[in-house]
Parts: sequence; C-alpha cells; structure tokens
Amino acid sequence: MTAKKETPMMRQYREVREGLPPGCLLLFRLGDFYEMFGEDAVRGASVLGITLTKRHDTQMAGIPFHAADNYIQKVLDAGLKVAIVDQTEVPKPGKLVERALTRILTPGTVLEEDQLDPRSGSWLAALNWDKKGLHAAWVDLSAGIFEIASEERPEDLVSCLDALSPTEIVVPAAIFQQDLPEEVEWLLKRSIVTQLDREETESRDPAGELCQTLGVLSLEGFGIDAEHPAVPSAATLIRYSSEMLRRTPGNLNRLSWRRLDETVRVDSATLRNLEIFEVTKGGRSGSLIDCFDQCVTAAGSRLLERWFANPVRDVPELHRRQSLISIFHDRTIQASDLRAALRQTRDLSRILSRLQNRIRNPREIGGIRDTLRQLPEILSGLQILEDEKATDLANRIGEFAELKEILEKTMAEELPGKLNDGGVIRDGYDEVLDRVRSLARNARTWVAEREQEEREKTGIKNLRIKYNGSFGYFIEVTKANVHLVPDEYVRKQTMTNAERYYTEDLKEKEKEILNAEDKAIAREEEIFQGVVDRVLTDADGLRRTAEALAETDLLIAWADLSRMRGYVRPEIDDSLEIDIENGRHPVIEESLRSSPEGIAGADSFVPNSCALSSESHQIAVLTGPNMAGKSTYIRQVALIAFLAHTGCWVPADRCRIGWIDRIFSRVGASDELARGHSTFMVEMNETANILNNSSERSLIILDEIGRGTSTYDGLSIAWAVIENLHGQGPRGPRTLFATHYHELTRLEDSLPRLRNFSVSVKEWNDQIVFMRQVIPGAADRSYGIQVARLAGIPVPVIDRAKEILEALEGGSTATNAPQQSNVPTKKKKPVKESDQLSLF
Ligand SMILES: Nc1ncnc2c1ncn2[C@@H]1O[C@H](COP(=O)(O)OP(=O)(O)OP(=O)(O)O)[C@@H](O)[C@H]1O
Repeated sequence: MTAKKETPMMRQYREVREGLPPGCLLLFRLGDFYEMFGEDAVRGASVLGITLTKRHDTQMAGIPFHAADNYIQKVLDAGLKVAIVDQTEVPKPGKLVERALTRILTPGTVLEEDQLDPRSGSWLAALNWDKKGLHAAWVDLSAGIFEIASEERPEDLVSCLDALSPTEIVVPAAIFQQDLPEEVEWLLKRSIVTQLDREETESRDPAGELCQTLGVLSLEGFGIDAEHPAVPSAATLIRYSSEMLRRTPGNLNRLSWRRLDETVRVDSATLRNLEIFEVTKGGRSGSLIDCFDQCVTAAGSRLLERWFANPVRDVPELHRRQSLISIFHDRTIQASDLRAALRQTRDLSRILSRLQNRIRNPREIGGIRDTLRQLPEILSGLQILEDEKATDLANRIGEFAELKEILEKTMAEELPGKLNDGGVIRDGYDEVLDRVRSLARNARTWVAEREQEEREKTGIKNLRIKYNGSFGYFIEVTKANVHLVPDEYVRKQTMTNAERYYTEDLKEKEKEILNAEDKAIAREEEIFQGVVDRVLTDADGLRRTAEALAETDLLIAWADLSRMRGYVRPEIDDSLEIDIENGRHPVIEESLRSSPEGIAGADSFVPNSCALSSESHQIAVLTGPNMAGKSTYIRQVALIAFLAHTGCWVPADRCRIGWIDRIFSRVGASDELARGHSTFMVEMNETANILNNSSERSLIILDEIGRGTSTYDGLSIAWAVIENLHGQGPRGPRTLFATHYHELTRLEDSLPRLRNFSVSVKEWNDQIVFMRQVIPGAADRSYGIQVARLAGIPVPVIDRAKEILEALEGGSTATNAPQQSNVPTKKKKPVKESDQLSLF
C-alpha cells in the first residue's frame, strides 16, 4: 500500500506542529476558520464542546476566526497552551498561502484584553531550588513589571508568591528529582506548572541575556549583582516569554529585587486565615481586598492588589500614602472631580504593553487619546490642592501635548476594533488617503444611483443592487420580475425567490471600489503604524503617568471609603506597641451595615479597643463563651495592623502601631487538611513556625491552640506556648491568644506581661445576650449549652446536656452522668495539682 501523498498545506502544518512545546493545541488558520487536526481536534472538540468531523481520514474541528478569543480562553482555562498559525499574506487563487506561527498563548503570557482579568495582575513566575534556598523571578508582561527574590527559607518566598497568585509557574523539570520543600510542592500543586528541559533553563550568561532584554549594560543599576541566585530564573522567564510571544518582550526595562526583610511578612496560612485575597470557601467576594476595592480604574485595583501583596515597613512611604489619603479625605470636592476625570481614562499600562509587543488595535490608540484628554484636568486637580505630596504625584504625570495633538489630528473619533475594518484615520489628515477614499465613495454613490436607473429602465420596482463577500456586487430580481430582465444582465446565481445577475460595467465599478478600499486600508495602515511608533517614543513617560494615575485613583478611593466608614489615619512609629481605640473588623462591619440582622441578633458592629506592648502588656489571653466574638476580635487587630502597613486608614477611632516585621496567625485549618495533614499536625506545624520565627516586632494571633488533641495535652501545649512567647527576657512578640481553656487565665499570676480579657455576655431567662465587648479579666463560664441551643440542637439533647453539666459540676451521679474524674470541668482545675499542674 502506498502512503498517501502529503499536501503542501499539510506539510506546512506538520512542520509547525513538530516544533511545538508539549501541551499545545495548534489553531491553524484556514480562511475564516482556525482548524485543529488529528489529536488536537479530538482534544479541542472535547474541551470546547464543538463538533468533531473527519475529512480524508483526518479528524478536524474548527472555530470561527472572529469568535476565536472566547474559545482560546476556554482552552487556557483547561490548562492547555494555544499555538496560533496565521496567514501572513493575502491569499491568492491557486497559490498556497504563506503561514507562520505567530504566538503561543499560555496562561502566564497572554496580553490580549479579553484574556486578562482587568482588576488583577497576570503573573508568570519561574522558580529554582538549590542548596542556597529558593530563588524566584516573576513578571507581569501585561504591565511590564519584573522582579526577583531569593530566600534561604523557602516558606518565606512561597508566601510572597502566594500573595501574587501566579497564573503560571515555569520550573526546570529536574527540580522534581530533588526532595522539594513541602511549601514549594504545595505552591506548584495550586498553579499551572510548565516544566522546562535543562537547555531551556540553563544559560552560560544569564545576566548578559537579561541586560540585553532590559537594554542596559549591567544589572548593577538595579542594585542586583550578576551572581544573584535568582538571576538565572529571571533569564529563564525572558527566554520562555520570548518563545511564547515569538519575540523578546518589548516592554521590560527594569528589574527589581524584592527584599523580603523590607516587607511585613505574612505567611500563606495567615493570608488565607485572615481572608485577605480570598475567603475560605473560595472567591474574592467577602475578602479584605474586596472590601477595600472601590477604585474607578482597573489599574487602581491592580495597584491595590500589589500593595496588599506587599505590605511594607518603610515608615516614610507609609506616611506619604497616608498624607495623600488625608488630603483627598479633606478636599472632597476636588477629590470627586479628580475621580470623575480618572473614570474617563483607559488602561494605559496594559495598552502600552500590547503595543510594545506588537499587538495593535486602533481602539486602544483611541484609549490613549481619551486618557491624554483627561490629563490637563487631572494635573490641575492635583496642583490646586497646593500640597507637596500631591505636587510630587502630579510631577509624575506628563502632559504629552504634542502626542495628544498628533492623535487628535490623525485618529477618527469613533474607532473600529480592527485595522482592516477601515475608518481609522480622520478625513482631511492625509491627501492620498482622502483621494482614494473619495474614489471609493464616488463609486459607491455610482452604484446607488445605478440601482435607481436600472429600476426605471427595466420597470422592476423592487430591483436591488447588493454586495456580498464571495460574489461582490450583483443585481437581484425577484422571480416574478425575471421576464423584465434585459439581455445584457448575465445570470450568476439562482435563489429560491430571486435571480442574481451582473453586468460588465457593474463588475468594472466593483473592481474600482475594491481597489480603492484596499488602497485606503493600506494607506491607513501606513499612517497608523507611524502613529503607533510615535506613541512608543513616549512609552516611558506614559508608563510613569499610568502608575501615578493608578496611585491617585487608589488613594482617592481609600480616602472616600475612610470618610464614609469613619476610618482614621493610623500612627506608625518605631515603638513596640499597638494601641487601638474602638477598633472594628472592616469586613464584618460592612456586612452588618448591609444586613442588619446577624445570627445572634446583632445589628451593628460593637467596637473594641486593644493595647499591647512588647515590653509591658505583651500577651492578651482572651476567654469568653462560644460565639461571643473572640475570633473576630483577634482577627480585627491583625487586619488593622495589616492595613496600616499598606498605607490605608483603619477602622478605629484612634490607632498607633509600632511597625511590625511579621504577622502570624494560628486560626482555622480547613484548606490545609487537603495537604494530607491532620488538624492537629497543621496546628502544631503553624505553631512551631511562630515559635521559631517570631521576634519582638511580630504580631501573633492564636485561636484556640491545642484543641485538636486530648484536653490535657492541648492545655499543656497551649500553656507551654504562652510561656515560651513570654520568655525570660524583657520583651516578646505582641500576642493575642483566644482560648476556651480557662485554666490558662491563671498564667496572669506568674507572667508579668500577660493580661486576661474576656468578651462579655449577659444572662437573661436562661438565654445569653452577646454584648460583644472585650473587657479586662477572665470569663466566668463557657455558656456552651446556651450557644448549642441557639444553633438548633434539639431540646431533649440540650436538657440532657444540662443535667450532665450539673452532675459534673456538683459531683452527683444520680443522672447517670459520666464521672467527674473522666470529664474535665470548666470551673475546676483540669487535674490534680500533683499530677498535672506541677508540670507548669
Ligand atoms: N464586635 C462585634 N460586633 C458585632 N458582631 C460581632 C462582633 N464580634 C463578633 N460578632 C458576630 O459574632 C459572630 C461570632 O463571632 P466569633 O466567631 O468571633 O466568636 P467566637 O467567640 O470566636 O466563637 P467560638 O469560640 O465559637 O469560635 C461573628 O460571626 C459576628 O457576626
């Protein structure tokens, strides 16, 4: 049997297919469709839910070219890459059209508007792990941000990456042959991972490669040594992105080194526990970031995400952000005018990134023009404030008067999404273009007039001259009037109800029109490219402007919500204290505002104060009934501390915080269970991390540690943990410890820097009323049974529980209750002094 001869087009296809990286779906442009063949077609059809067909034994599936974006998004969501082969010349009859691989789209390298979340960064990260620690580089190609970091303790860097939530991570395949730290494995499990071969990740001169892309002679200008252990990861990212974009990224000119000791470290567990970016059950709604995002521009929201992912210890920088909020807070009218102007701006930084990577779209150039139109108003809006920091912000915004004039002169007011649609360049700007356009217009008028003439000549009242892509211009006559058609009409196509004809002079005109239109589009393209090149000469200034606009938007949004919600400017200093007067939990406060009936009947948030000092009142042990508000209180303190380090104002009447190096939390464990650890193991791992890594500058919140094991073991561990955090020295980390172990309140007698607090409740007719107030002193009872009743436990069970409790507390056995010695009571010591407490 002879092998079937390969067609030239299939050769074209095969040549590209063979060179593609694994996991790619190849979309091959065939006229108005992107086609997939063979295995790609089978896979694509199942991912996209489209029909699989077969032609000459080859399986095929296609998607319309014009609707490709939606389909591409689905493929990327399924974790696959998409290779695009486009036609690179205008098809000519009888000749194989030239095609080329123009892009490989991967989740971390997409730049197209439709495939990016406007309010979230799109991070592509590269990791490497060796004896010196974990090394990483990450880039947002859609915004031109490029950073590296390296840490001896992998968990520190993992939490920094966790906050960024990379859409794709590239790693050398060999990394999996080593024993990876558990945190790294966990991070990789949650992302789309691309494994690269050795030759793709190793380079003789990674620093040199980086310099070339960034357009610099050395990395020293960025404060980065060529031997920095994360430099190879950064070079890997450049190589990988270049392969996917089919060119070196054109919008990277800076590399920053994220020094984690300049930031407030918030480990991954704490990010999740405090629901900073996502709520525990998944999704952004109800998270802290959601509560603080009231930006009017997408770039403002992305900046908020970056500031939340990178809380800083840099007190002057925090003061700068706070002062600007303060000005916008006080000058409401000016701030609202600025906001109105910002609302009219477009996403400059993403548009620029696309242009710099040769993804051009006339509407986006219109977006730049629309933004430039707003700049004078924004500039004067900032200058009018007559404030040094607002002026600094204004100084980062350019005017671009000349560029604006060029865009006004050249670009039409209403712009099409595609260059080929025509109508991009204004009438009157270019003589050549005007001439060809008027030829086309005249010819079209000729056609319209001709229709009228033909109707009169033939007496066919409903005769129409129409146009379609495959036949060009034709005359359409309904079947009933066919007998009136003159001889010179040439029949072209028969329809159910009509006949279609052409005439020689109509064909001549058609040629003239199409010719003129082609010429017009070619001329428009030439002018448009000139405009794009001109925009790019201002790229650096435009990018700086975009950053300043995003900052203005974010700070005005924060000022606005601070005013609406009654937030205050926190004082941040070098002290070792936290002093919050009437603090509130920002997310719960807002949710109570919108739904006035909480489960316990609360109708508004009850504020509570907090005073901690590493040197005097370092540890607060918080007791109180279930549902009283212990977790809420300790979380609210951590959230206020977190917010203060982003520059934001905080929900309190007054707040002073000595800067914090790390925020630790040990609360909740749900999603950690997925790692295959028991609740108790997770709890102990996290506690070990806290004990080993906290300093006198840290803030720790601990919620019921020790509850995952037997009461005595748990209590003993909790007791020893508090003693360790207190330590023997003069100071220790500021700590809030919420617990149901009332025995721990006795530590106040032996540890001078520990204070007891409780959340108050009142008893009324055997019911409890939650007061939500944190007061000095330990709680007297647990009220667990009353809370169980509130939760809907059946009455007989509640009654029986009461009997058992009474029996335990009174030592009676009349109710057939368990013996007191088997069940720890809340009021009694956990065990006999001699056999347990002597340990403490
Ligand atoms: N200060 C407050 N003002 C108003 N409502 C509050 C306040 N604090 C807590 N709440 C409400 O009470 C509910 C229970 O609070 P929280 O979970 O903090 O209690 P808890 O003492 O930690 O309970 P448990 O010991 O059972 O874990 C919260 O979901 C919230 O709706």
